[in-house]
This record gives sequence, structure tokens and C-alpha cells, in this order.
Amino acid sequence: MITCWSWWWEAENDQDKLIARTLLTISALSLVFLCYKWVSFYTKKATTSLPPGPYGLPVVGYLPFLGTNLHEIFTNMAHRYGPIFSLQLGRKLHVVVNSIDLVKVVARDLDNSFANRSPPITGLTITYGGASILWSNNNTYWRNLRKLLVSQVLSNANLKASQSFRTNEVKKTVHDVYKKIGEKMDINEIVFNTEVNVVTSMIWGRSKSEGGLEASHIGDRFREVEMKIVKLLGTSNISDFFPVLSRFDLQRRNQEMQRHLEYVDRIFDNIIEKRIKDNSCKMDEEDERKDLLQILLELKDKKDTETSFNMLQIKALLTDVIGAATDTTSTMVEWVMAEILNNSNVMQQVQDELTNVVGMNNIVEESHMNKLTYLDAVIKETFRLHPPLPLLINRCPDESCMVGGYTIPKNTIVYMNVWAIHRDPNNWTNPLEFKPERFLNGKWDYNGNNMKFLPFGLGRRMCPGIALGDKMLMYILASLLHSFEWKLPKDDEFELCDEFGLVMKKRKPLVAIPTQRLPNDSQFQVFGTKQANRMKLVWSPEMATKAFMDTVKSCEVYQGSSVKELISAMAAGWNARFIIETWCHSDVITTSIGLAVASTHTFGRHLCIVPDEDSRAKYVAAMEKLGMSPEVVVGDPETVVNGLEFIDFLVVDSRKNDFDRIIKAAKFGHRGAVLVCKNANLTAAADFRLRSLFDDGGSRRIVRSVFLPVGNGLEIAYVAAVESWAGSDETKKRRWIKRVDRQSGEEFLIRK
Ligand code: HEM
Repeated sequence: MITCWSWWWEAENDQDKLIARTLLTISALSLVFLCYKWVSFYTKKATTSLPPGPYGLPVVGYLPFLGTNLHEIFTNMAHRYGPIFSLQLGRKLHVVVNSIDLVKVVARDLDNSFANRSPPITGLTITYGGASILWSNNNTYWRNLRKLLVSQVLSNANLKASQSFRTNEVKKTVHDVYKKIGEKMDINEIVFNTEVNVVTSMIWGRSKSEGGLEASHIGDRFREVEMKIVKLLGTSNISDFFPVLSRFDLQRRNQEMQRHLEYVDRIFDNIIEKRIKDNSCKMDEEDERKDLLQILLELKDKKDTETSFNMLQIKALLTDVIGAATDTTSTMVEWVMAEILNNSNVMQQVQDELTNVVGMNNIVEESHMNKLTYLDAVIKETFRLHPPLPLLINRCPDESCMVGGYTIPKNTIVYMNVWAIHRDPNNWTNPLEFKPERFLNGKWDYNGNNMKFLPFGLGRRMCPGIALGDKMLMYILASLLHSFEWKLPKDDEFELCDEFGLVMKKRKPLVAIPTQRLPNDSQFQVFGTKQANRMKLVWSPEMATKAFMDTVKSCEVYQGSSVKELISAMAAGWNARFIIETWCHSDVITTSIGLAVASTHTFGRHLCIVPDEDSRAKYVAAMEKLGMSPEVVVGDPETVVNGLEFIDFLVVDSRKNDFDRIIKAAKFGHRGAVLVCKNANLTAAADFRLRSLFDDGGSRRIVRSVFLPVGNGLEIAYVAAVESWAGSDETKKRRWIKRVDRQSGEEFLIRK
């Protein structure tokens, strides 16, 4: 019998087994002594009409008979007992709801009554006594915290403004995979790392961007501990079923969680302490960018009891968000990759779509996402078959309620079996088949509007991170599938079995081998990395001179103005890592040569946008004559530019009709950018026109511009470095702030 205990009692050593046997013996003895109680208990059950369910033993209830994969076991039980059933596990009554109609009653009609949680003991420990959104009860504190997360961190404006964090991390991931081409890779591990970096950037990004705390500084150990925390939260604990035993912590689960908490707590303390010190040196705090940590620290000092938080609650929220965002996303990416690798025609269709939408000469950008409808359908179909939280997160009624004609007593632990609903033949035809086409009609979203499909839950406790989760999933998957071909290792046995936990993972981690798919090696380099973006463009006369001289040499055969050398020197001198130009077959080629030369000095990427295939052929032929192999994209320049990010250096032709549109569409790097308009003296009032394109109330600003009478005139503008990741209005203000040198006590006034 010991084997079937494994879900609630994972015996790791002899002592564990001994305790398990002792409990079983006590339970058997109790059977005799508590016979009377048992009979009366079930008589009572009948009179109060609890949902039907299996009988269990006294004291332990049905616990000893429960297997490991709860979602499957509960689905089988629903076939036997009906769409709602109950089971006594230890001292706690559990109810499982398995149909759309009854889920609607619990999470829609009676949403307010069922809005509490029943946190596991380890969940309470890691969230400083349940002070997190996830495990809080439905009260003012939970509402305020959730409102804060939704409005300050996960708002549309903030998600847009924090795009660079996601882009940087995903590009770094692509770069890391590229370095390991041909090797076996654990997909979950790669994505987990990416996600931890994205989320921690959003939480304490200011500390990171100030150079104090790089993700790498926190290191792999932090990621390792996070993984262990999530695993432990999904592992059963006898203390949860017998609260009276919790003080003994028989399985030492809580002790282990306590150790993880101490580690995470130290990291949080360091970050918070540093931030408080930094804040105390600043006279004008309003002038600083606000990440979640900053917002929370400001609220902490508020006297208003409704919105103020103490330090433990702040740390609980940080743990909450990191935990909720990371494992779910990485697990889903793993499932999607597994399903795609198992269905070669799906892989083909996904990659065809990527080729059409993104193009083989481009890397994926977030702006492509809403055009990737097939990939979106593939993700949704995977969510249907493998919802990462198959039973959502438990709900707990704060009063006795009626559901489906049965009584659910106050404080019962209620699960909604989304896994069963997603595979119910009454809801889906051929439910076990992987058919992304089901989701191609555009009628499906993640907001719980259609109750057949609930991967993010529903009602007031529904996941608040849908938008971020969806963005990250699409972006990571599109990037991995566009940049690489993936194969399963020959010697590995492939399967699609799942393993129950708070987050349901693949039983056997997915390992796959990447090979290069995109033609240009430069597409795998990291442009616009955090490090690069942290710095402003800095002028290097040495680089400028070298590029100038090399352009002169490369263009010996070409006569004419010195525009090419000048532009090349500027691009190299400003150390531009991402250079974009537009070109068509009537233009001179020399500027392109100058830019290509500059990119070799900066080790950057030079990309030319041409309007048609004819232009591409001419451009490539002219460049190849000089031994250059350019990266060219055919397309409408505005559309192409719109899909690119972190442009450091942009060259456009003032004569062209699409001049205004291209500049408006351009997304410049955070460290600033240089904009060069050729043929500017053919255009009236170029400076005025240029400034008007930037005067859009956004974060873009021209620092200075100059007209040079070379060639047909060059209008050169220096675009300001942007520090608007928090998307707040503060970045638009320019103020004097005071900084104090802690050693000398000297005060400096700095214009921000
Ligand atoms: C693939 C990604 C994700 C999936 C599948 C997912 C799924 C879920 C589910 C099923 C719930 C429970 C809903 C319920 O009880 O009805 C939940 C809760 C939650 N999720 Fe997510 N989630 C994801 C990503 C995220 C992200 C990116 C964040 C935040 C940054 C986040 C934050 C939360 C929080 C704070 C809760 C607790 C809400 C509450 O109790 O009020 N999740 N998530």
C-alpha cells in the first residue's frame, strides 16, 4: 500500500517510511475505535448532502488511496461520481468541480463567496505568512495589492515601455542557444532563465540598470532556488492535511522552504537596503524612474493604512510575482515545443508563417506577434491539452454555499478541474488530438469568456499576468523557432506524459538540438543589450578616423562628394551597433559602402531596406563587387523599420515620400541615436520638419541638429537617450536633482 501513498507522502528515506507505516497502523487501530464516529460521520454527510465521493478510512480519509497524478485521478473520479464530488483528505474536506456549468456557479455566480484561498503551509512560509496576492484571502489588503500589480507593473503602458527588457533577454537567449548549436539543450531551463531575468528587471530594473545588480550577479543559484520553491509548493505535505501535526513538520518540507526563504530574503534585503540608501541621497525622488520596488517602498512610508505596506509584505509580493511568472511560462514553452516536435506538419506551418511574416533576413520582434495567427493557435491548442495549472489554484468559500444541489461547507478546499474540461468530448470534438485549427477562428481569448477554455482561470482570482504571459510565450517561441531548426536527440525516447504539481510539467524534461536556420550569423548577435543600452552613445574619434580612411580606400573607384566618408566616420565614431538605411536602385551606392565599413569597425549590424527585388539585385551586386555581403530586406521601409528596435544610426533620403513615415516608425535605442537625412537642401526647412516629427508628446527628443552643406546637404540629428522604461511621465520632466557624495559629503546639482 505504501506505493499508492506517493503523492501525499514521498518517502525519501527509511525514517520517512517508518513514519508512514506508523501513521497507517494508527489509522488501522483507529478503524476499530472510531467505528461509531465513522458511521455517524457518513450519516451526517448524507443529511447535509455533501457532494458524493469515495469512502475513506477514519482519520486519514481517502488520503492513502490517492495516487500521484491528481488531475487524471480526479477526472476518472468525475466519471464515477459525477461532475462534482467530495473527498475527505486528512482533516480537510475537498470538493472537485469538473464541468463548465458548475465552474460557472463557483467562479461566476458565487465568485465573491469562493474568493478565498487555502494556502499550503510552505506557501505561507515563502510568502511571509501569506502576505502575497496568490495566497491572500479576498480582503482589502489583497485588493490593493492586486490593483497595484495590475495598474503599476502589468498595465498596457508599462508593458509597452518595458518591451526593451523582454527584447534584450530574448535576444540574449537566442545568442546563447546559437553558441550551443548542435548540442542537447533543456528547453525549460533556457526559458526559465530568460523569464527570471525579464521579471526581475520589471521589479527592480532600476537597480540593475544602475549597474548595482545584474541578473548574472544574482546568478544561477537564485534561479535554482526559485525552481525548488515552485516544486516544493506543488509537493503534498502531511501538515496541510493534519494541521495539528504541522508543528512537527514530519516531512521537513517546511524546514526546506524556510531555508529557501532565508536565501531569497537575503537577496531581497540587499536590494532593498541599497535602494533605500540610494533614495536617501536624492533630493527629488519624483525625478527617478519607478520600478515595482520603488513604488512599494514609497507606499510603505505612507500613513494611509489602506495602501501602505510593511517590509515583509513588500518582499512577499516580490516572491509572488517571480514565482507566478517564471515557472508557468517556461513550462508552457516546453509543452508547445514538445507538441510541435511531435507534429512535423505543425512545425512546418509555424516556420512557414514566420518566414512570411518576419522574413529570413530578419529576427523576430514583438511587433510581429499579432500577425502570427497560426503560432497563436498552436499555443492555445497546447494550453488546452496541457494547462500548466490543471486544477487552477484552490478556492475556499467563506460561508456555506450550494453548488449543483449539494452543500459546500465553509472552508472546504475547492478545485476546478480545467484539465477535464479541456478534454471533455462534450466540449471538444476528438479532444485528445492536437489540432491548432480549432483556434484559428479568432473567437478565443484567455479571459475566461468561453468557459470551455480556462488556462488562466476565471473570476476575481483569475491570473492578472495574462498579457505579459502571452507576450513572453509568443515572443520566445517565435524567436526560438525562427532562428533555429530543432531536432530531438536520436537516442532519447520521446513522450508527452505529464506530472502533477502546482505547475504541471512534462514528466521527462524536453531536450532538443538546435541548428542554425537564419542565414546570417549577425542575426544571432546581441544588439541593444542591457549593457549597451545602459550607456549613451559615446563619441570615439579614433573609430571615426579609421572608418573614414577605410571608406576612402573602399570607394577609390567612385568619384564625387565626401558624404560617404563623413557618414561612415559618424556611424563608427558613435559606435553604432545597429545601422539602418533605405535604398532604391536610383540612389548612389557609396553611402552604403561607408555604412558597411563602419559596421565592421563597431562589430555591429548594417541592414539595408530596399523597395523591390530589382533594387535588391542591383544593391547586392554592387556591394558584392567590393567583397561585401550585405543584409538586405525587401519591403515597405516604414513597415520594416516599424518591426526593428534599438536603431542606433538611421540614414534616410529627405526627397522620398515616405521620409516622415519612416522616421515616425523608427524605434531608437535607449542610449540615443543618430539620424542622417540625405539630400536635405532639396527640402525646405528640413530642421523644422525634422523636429515636428519628434514633437509627438512621446519620449523621443532631438538633442541637437545640424545642417552640413556636403553633397546635396546633410541634416544630422542627435536623438536623446531614453530612460522611459517605466513608461511614466516623470521621464519627460527635466529637473535639477541633488546628489550627495557619501564620502566627502559634497553636494552636486545635476540637470536630468
Ligand atoms: C503562461 C503563463 C501563465 C499562466 C498559464 C498563468 C496561470 C495562472 C492561473 C491559472 C492562476 C490561478 C487563477 C485562478 O485561481 O482562477 C494564476 C494566478 C496568478 N498569476 Fe498567473 N499565469 C501565468 C503568468 C503569470 C504572470 C506573467 C504573472 C505576473 C507577473 C502572473 C501572476 C499571477 C498572480 C499574482 C496570480 C494570483 C492571482 C490572485 O490570486 O488574485 N501569472 N495564474
